[in-house]
Amino acid sequence: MDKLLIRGGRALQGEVTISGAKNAALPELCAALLCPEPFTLRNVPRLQDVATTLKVLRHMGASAERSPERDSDVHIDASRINSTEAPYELVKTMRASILVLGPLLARFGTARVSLPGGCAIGSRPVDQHIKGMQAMGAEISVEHGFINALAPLNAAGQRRLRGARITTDMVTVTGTENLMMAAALAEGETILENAAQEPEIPDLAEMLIGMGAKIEGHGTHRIRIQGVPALHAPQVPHCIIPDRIEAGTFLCAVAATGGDVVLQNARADHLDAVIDKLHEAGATVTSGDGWIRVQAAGRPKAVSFRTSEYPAFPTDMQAQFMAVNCIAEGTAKISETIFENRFMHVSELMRLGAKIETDGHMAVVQGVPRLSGAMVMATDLRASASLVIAGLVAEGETKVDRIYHLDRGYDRMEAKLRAIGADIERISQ
Ligand SMILES: CC(=O)N[C@H]1[C@@H](OP(=O)(O)OP(=O)(O)OC[C@H]2O[C@@H](n3ccc(=O)[nH]c3=O)[C@H](O)[C@@H]2O)O[C@H](CO)[C@@H](O)[C@@H]1O
Ligand SMILES: C=C(OP(=O)(O)O)C(=O)O
Repeated sequence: MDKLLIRGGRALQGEVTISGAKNAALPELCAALLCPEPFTLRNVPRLQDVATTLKVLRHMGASAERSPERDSDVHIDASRINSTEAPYELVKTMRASILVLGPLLARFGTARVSLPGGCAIGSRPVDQHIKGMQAMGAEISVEHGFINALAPLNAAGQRRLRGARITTDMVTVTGTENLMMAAALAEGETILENAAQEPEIPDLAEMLIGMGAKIEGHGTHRIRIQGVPALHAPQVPHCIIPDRIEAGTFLCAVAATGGDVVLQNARADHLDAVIDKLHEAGATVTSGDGWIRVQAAGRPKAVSFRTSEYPAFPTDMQAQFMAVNCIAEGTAKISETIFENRFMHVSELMRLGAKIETDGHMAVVQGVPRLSGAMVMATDLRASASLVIAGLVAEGETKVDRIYHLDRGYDRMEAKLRAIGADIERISQ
């Protein structure tokens, strides 16, 4: 099993290109199921979750391949779908596979999708996805670990979802995406109240609009969708937005190690809450059209924060910012409000010498002047990133085990870090 070997203590210097956003790529690849014409998606990151999504699409009879000419383009043809089932073997490795439910049900009137199940960061139910599709007339049963869904028959005897007014119990990102995709091909109007506003949602909406969908209000808490009978390939290929969490991870790495790094293909306007906290920590962050520069020297200052829905501080940056706080001057309080079990990096950071106490959804981090390298184990995607950041600062060698979690969501992270001066390599022992 691969590990990362890091020799810490080097400042980072240079330029990194940020990849397309994982959390936009996954719904946008699933949206291909809505469309009977072949099309191309641009700026698709090279990471394991994308590979798994391409497998799910192929399992259903679609062709989904990277372009031989341009690696970040994916060509998808979902004109000949021969299965509307997402099997357990594929779904179990990636929760986002629930995103095929809305498109399958909307276009084919039927879907059978394995329940994604719980995962390391919390129980993560999908009841709001199901509730929303039921409101659109779907009959849904959950049996033997599968969601079986059937759209209602219309007057012409076709199985088509019906537009509905849906208010989710909480703000859910993939729930909003699934319902928006389902509503794009439903009969009549759907209004999604309490919709998520994360930048990946307007990006998906823009892609769907390019395919002929009628959507308004994306990026706000109320999204209005007028269903259309069919979607088509966009005239101009959709280009996925830059990954704000990958960008935020590199910003935190520099805030922790010190240095001067420019991120290319990055959007500061998607990272306001994180950049504010980096300023508080003492880093200098400047930005322009498509780039962000971070400069840092000496120990950061401890910064308290609370995770919440966009545009507040993202839960997906909590672990990485905690790593910065581990070596900061002062004490920081961190409150995690989105997932009930997202502090699993704490015990591993403590193996590197961090001083952290947790109580329910709160963590108190007392900064220490130095961390010391050790063997540590990744437990989930962003936990892995926090251990890499801590390893870059720690004295001596850190080995991060179980980096398959990291590979799920980062595009060649160690190569990008090496290019800006980190001493990091992938080893297989
Ligand atoms: C692929 C993707 O985009 N993943 C992101 C998405 O996950 P995901 O879409 O799974 O997260 P949600 O926004 O749905 O979850 C928010 C909260 O609502 C709860 N909930 C959600 C749906 C539901 O039907 N019932 C329910 O109880 C969840 O357990 C969680 O406590 O948003 C999260 C919150 O920003 C991010 O951490 C993930 O990186
Ligand atoms: C939790 C995350 O992803 P997922 O929803 O795919 O598990 C993440 O990207 O940090």
